[in-house]
Amino acid sequence: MSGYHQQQQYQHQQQHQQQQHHHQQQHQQHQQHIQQQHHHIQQQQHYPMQQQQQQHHLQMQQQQQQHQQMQQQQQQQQHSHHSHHPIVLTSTSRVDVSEKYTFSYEVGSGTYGMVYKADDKKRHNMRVAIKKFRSTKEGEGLSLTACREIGLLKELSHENIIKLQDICLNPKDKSLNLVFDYAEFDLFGIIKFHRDHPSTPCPDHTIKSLVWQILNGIHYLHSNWVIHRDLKPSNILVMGEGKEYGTVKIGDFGLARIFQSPLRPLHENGVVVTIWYRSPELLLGSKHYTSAVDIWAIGCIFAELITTKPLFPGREKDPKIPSLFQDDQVEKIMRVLGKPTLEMWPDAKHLPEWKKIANCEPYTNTLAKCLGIEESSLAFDLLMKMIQYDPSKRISAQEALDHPYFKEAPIPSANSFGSSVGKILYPTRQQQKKKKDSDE
Ligand SMILES: Nc1ncnc2c1ncn2[C@@H]1O[C@H](COP(=O)(O)OP(=O)(O)OP(=O)(O)O)[C@@H](O)[C@H]1O
Repeated sequence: MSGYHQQQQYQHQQQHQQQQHHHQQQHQQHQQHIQQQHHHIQQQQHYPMQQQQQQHHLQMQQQQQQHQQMQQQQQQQQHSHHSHHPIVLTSTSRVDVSEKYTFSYEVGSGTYGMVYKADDKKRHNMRVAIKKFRSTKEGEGLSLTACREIGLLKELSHENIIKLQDICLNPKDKSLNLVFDYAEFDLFGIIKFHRDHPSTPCPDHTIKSLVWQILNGIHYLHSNWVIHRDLKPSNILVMGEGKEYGTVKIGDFGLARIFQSPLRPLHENGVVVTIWYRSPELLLGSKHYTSAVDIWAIGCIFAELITTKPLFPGREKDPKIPSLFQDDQVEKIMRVLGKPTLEMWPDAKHLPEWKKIANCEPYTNTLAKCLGIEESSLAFDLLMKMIQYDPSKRISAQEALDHPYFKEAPIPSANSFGSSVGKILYPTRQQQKKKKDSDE
């Protein structure tokens, strides 16, 4: 790449960072507001807290106890009138979604429901993605906490987070509809494209820009007390033609916590939930989610971008017997990273399933061979820090953003796809759908 291009990219990056800094300042107050609200909800649910947050927690404890009492009183009041007074969300509209949006076609389906492409009738037919959650059985509505949290997700705003535009409770079919900005691509499709076209590897600049932006979005979520919990390639969206072309938007944040606990069966309604990005502490039975689980998943995605193949493609146990301990998944991890020891991960001895791996054969570390990159490279160094066994030693999103990998050329930029010269044309969702339909 020419020095001119590097300089241009660097300037772009600097501008991007300055804008971000400004953006961060602007949002400081807003973030504090969200943090406080999340703090209250997390308190109620015994949410795990990080060490540095504990001090702040103590200071706020008194204030929160009062607030909790108030909330409990409010909840008791609401519960006692539950059958007569439905919960009213201020940020929610109770209209038939098809009155506000013109549905186009089904983009895909996930654990919780279907995603449709649609046009917003009011906003000049702007393209949106509507996530429709299966209507719940009579009397099995969303909990008050879930409703509050969905409302809070609407307040989160960052350039690398998909914007939740609208929440519609459809009285007709009793469905919950979340309306998001529409993103033309996702990492599942991008990685698949490169796997299917081995002669066109994913450019280094694209990999670096994608990983940098994922970390940037996750850093924002983590600093707002949100842990994603379900990061995987199909949840990493990338914007198509327009102002934000090539920009990463993290999708599905916060929803895993609202709709699914890790202890619930992995399969429901025949939908497969992938375990490939699940961290070792969760696989070994940790009951608590920390921000480190997201970093593990980003490490797995980073490796998959480099090789186009999943790093730890474990086979799930019989889905009819739900289990946190997935032996094949754990074995896949150990075959690449070696067997964990208590020296490298002292707290592992407290994990419920630790004993199950005690008698396993002593696998050795084969990561460099799996990735096919130099062990001395900065990419290798960063990746290794993201997939540390011990979650307390795993790099944080903030630290990862400061890693020298992002400071050496090619410098990451907001448009992950780079300049139009030699631009790879990834298939759009419509093209992918047509191909899928014709293959079937
Ligand atoms: N805002 C969006 N714009 C365009 N496509 C989207 C958007 N959000 C999700 N999608 C796409 O819709 C499809 C289904 O997404 P969804 O999140 O429901 O399921 P998933 O990520 O495949 O699985 P899971 O529900 O288990 O996370 C995926 O291909 C995803 O990339």
